[in-house]
Amino acid sequence: MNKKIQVKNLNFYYGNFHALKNINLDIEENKVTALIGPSGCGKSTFLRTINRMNDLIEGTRHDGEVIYEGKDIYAPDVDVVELRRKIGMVFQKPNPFPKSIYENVVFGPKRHGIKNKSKLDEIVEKSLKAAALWDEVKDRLNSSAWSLSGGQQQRLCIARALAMEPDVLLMDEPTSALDPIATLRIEELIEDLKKKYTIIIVTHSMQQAGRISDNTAFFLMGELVEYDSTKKLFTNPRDKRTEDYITGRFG
Ligand SMILES: Nc1ncnc2c1ncn2[C@@H]1O[C@H](COP(=O)(O)OP(=O)(O)OP(=O)(O)O)[C@@H](O)[C@H]1O
Repeated sequence: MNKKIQVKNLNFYYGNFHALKNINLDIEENKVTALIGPSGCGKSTFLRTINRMNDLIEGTRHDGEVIYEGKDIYAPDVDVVELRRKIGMVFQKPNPFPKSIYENVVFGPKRHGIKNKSKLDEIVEKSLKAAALWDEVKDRLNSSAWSLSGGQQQRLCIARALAMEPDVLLMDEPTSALDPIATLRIEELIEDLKKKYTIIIVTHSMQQAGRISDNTAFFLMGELVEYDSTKKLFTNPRDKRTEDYITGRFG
């Protein structure tokens, strides 16, 4: 296994609430890792520890390590802005800025100091192509992002993340607000993106985890109950609680 990220003895607290309990897990490079489990089990919290998005929530703390590029991402000298550039994030609800399609994609690169128009044009084309949206929007790049459908907006948000040339993509239920056709397009896109990126996705849908992921982690009440190849976890789980969950006995 080519390890992209190693999580070691990770605990996470919201105030006194112990939300993640001694998590140990390695994320495989160029694979899709799905995080599943019933509501409130800590999937999103775990996802957010991987690019320190939880830092933005007051009263939280962690112990343990998240090793990325040979180093704990919580080490004091880590540049969090650069970390979040490399470990990008796509959220549950498509959240484009109230700007044009073009400006949405170049927002991050511009903030990182890229000003050259032809370079920005190139980033827009490349990112929209990679997000499988280019053909649909190439003639209206200056239209408002809000004029796009929900599924297109979500692909735009993926393009916006790709424009930063990330290494890892964190996706928090990226299709939960979309219809089945838009969902399918995003799933096909994820399949394609893993050639270049390492993807970690929170999903409520076990069918989706089964379709698109290589590895699956099952969380329950802040614990990582089982982590294995998706195939193994869904066909021959080791833990009774995993079996109960995937067979629909709870959650
Ligand atoms: N900002 C917060 N402050 C305090 N507690 C929080 C906060 N965010 C999450 N929690 C608590 O941490 C636990 C895990 O929440 P989290 O959102 O990570 O679960 P989840 O598995 O992603 O749930 P869902 O599937 O419903 O999105 C829950 O008990 C939740 O109430």
